[in-house]
Order: sequence, then C-alpha cells, then structure tokens
Amino acid sequence: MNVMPLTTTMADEDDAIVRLKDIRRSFGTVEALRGISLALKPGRALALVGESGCGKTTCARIVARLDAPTSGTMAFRGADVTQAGGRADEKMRRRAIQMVFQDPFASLNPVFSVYHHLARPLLLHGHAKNGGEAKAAVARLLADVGLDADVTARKFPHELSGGQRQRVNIARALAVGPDVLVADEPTSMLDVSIRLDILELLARIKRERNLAMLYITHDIATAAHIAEEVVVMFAGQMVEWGETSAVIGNPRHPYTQLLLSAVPDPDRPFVPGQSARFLAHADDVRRKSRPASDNVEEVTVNHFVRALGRTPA
Ligand SMILES: Nc1ncnc2c1ncn2[C@@H]1O[C@H](COP(=O)(O)OP(=O)(O)OP(=O)(O)O)[C@@H](O)[C@H]1O
Repeated sequence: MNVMPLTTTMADEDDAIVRLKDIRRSFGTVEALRGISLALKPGRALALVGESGCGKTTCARIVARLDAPTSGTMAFRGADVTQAGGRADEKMRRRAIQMVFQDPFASLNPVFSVYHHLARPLLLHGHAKNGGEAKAAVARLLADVGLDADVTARKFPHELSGGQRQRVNIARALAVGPDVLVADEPTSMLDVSIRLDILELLARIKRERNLAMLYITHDIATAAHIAEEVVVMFAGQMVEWGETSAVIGNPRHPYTQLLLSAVPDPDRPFVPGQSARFLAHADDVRRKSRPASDNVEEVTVNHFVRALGRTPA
C-alpha cells in the first residue's frame, strides 16, 4: 500500500484562495473536526459530504470566519488568517468569503423588501454609490439569479417561495463581489422539484464569476452536479477525497460506498426487508469506520482514501 501523510494532499496545491491545514475544532469533549486539510480554488467547487453530525457545518463556519479552529491553520490568498487580523483585513475577508445558509426562510429579515436586502450590501461595500446605481445593480443581480427584477425587488420575504428566497440569498451573497462562496446544504429545505435548478444556478455562477465554492451536503449524488472535488467526512475526519468522478466512480472507503448505496435508484426493484438489512449494514460500516488510521493511500492521482483503524476485538 502506498502510504502517505495528509500534508501531501490537495491542501498543498498552489492556486488555492482558501487553504485549511490540519484543522481541529473541539466543543468541550466533542471533537467536531479532527484534522481537515483542503483547498478551495477559483472556478471550482469542493463538496464536503457526510451524515448529520460529522462536522460539515463546523468546517463551513470556520471557512466563512464565523468560528475559529482549536488548532491548525487557515490561509487566504497565501496569508495566514487563522487568527482574526486588523479590522480592515477582517472586513475585506468577510466580504471575500460569503455564505449561503440552509434555511432560506430564516436568512431574510421579514420586515425588509428584497430591494433593501440587496441594495444595502451594494452601498455598504461601495459597489453602488447612490440610489440610481443601487437600483440598476439590484436589477442585474436579480436577473442573474433568474428572478424577474421588476416584480421581485419590491416584494417581502413572505411573498416569495422557498426557491425564490434562496435565489435572493444567493444574490445577496453575490452583491459584495465575493471570491469564495460557502453553500451549506443550500437545497435541503427546498421542494425536491426545484433543488436541481438551484444547484444549476450555483454551478453557473461559480463558472461565470470564477468563484471558489465550498458546497456542503449530506447527499453525495448532488456533488456530481456541481463539484469538481469531493471530500467524504466521517466523525470529524476526511475518509476519502479527490476528483468527484474518481471518488464517485471508484469509491474505496466502506463509508463512501455506503453513502453511494443509499442513493435512491428508481430502476432497483423494492425487496421486502431491505430497509432493515440496509440499516444493519450501515451500523456495521460506521462501527468499522470509526477507528480511523493515519495511513492515507493515493488510489490514483488525486484520489485518496484513509485506511480503517484496528477494530477492538
Ligand atoms: N456550538 C456547539 N457546541 C457544542 N457542540 C457543537 C457545536 N457545534 C457543533 N457541535 C457538535 O459538533 C459535531 C459536528 O457538528 P456539525 O453541525 O458541524 O455537523 P454537521 O455534519 O454539519 O451536521 P448537520 O448536517 O446535522 O448540521 C456534532 O457532534 C455537534 O453536536
């Protein structure tokens, strides 16, 4: 087996805007993150995939600078920003790294119109100098996220559907001209029928604006729609990562295989008792995956898998 340390993984590549190295985050005795190293690059999305509680949101919040790691380093454009810097630097980074949250209903202030939600950041960050410029910029932003500017700008959040609200949230994140977009389960609270539209919107703006994107999801199947790279997390650790096509096409870690086998396949016939068998199998995989080793194998170029640890007899 080709065993290599974590420091030779994708986190060492040079063109990264954000680079995390060996990030750990504990909450009391809970180790939410246990050595996360990854890089976000312009025009590319990295999907962080795993089940509830594996540490995805904690990682997203650290990248968005809403939380700080217990140890490890975060670099932004090559500069160590692990500790918050001076006010001007910190303001610049907060602008440069924007977050789209899971809940489109909670993220907009019900007392303000869509126009207010978008004009405010435009004016605050100097992307519009007066009301006229703000009006034109709001119209462009709304059109860019697929909303009718004339109709939508004057509406209030309660007058919009979930999908429209999430589009407004995306427009608001774009209003400040970010370099990095962190999207934390951006479709999980939306109607199934519109999830793909939102993913396609994110993929398009990533491409057109050359954004580096961190896409958080529990659904590995959606990673293929948007992300060039995937990191599969289990219990705060990266267990398998690399190019999306390699990880999804040739999953090597039992937990990645479990996530992929849980993706519904309409062509697979229903077999009585399969749910119970699947749940028992899932418990078995989790039990075997938890004692993880430090050994990381490079399966093929830029596709890595962590070895299982020793399961107590
Ligand atoms: N502020 C906090 N205080 C205490 N424990 C926390 C806090 N934030 C996260 N945790 C714990 O850290 C672990 C990882 O949580 P996190 O929210 O990052 O996981 P997740 O993969 O995003 O899950 P979900 O998809 O349910 O949001 C969990 O055990 C969680 O209970």
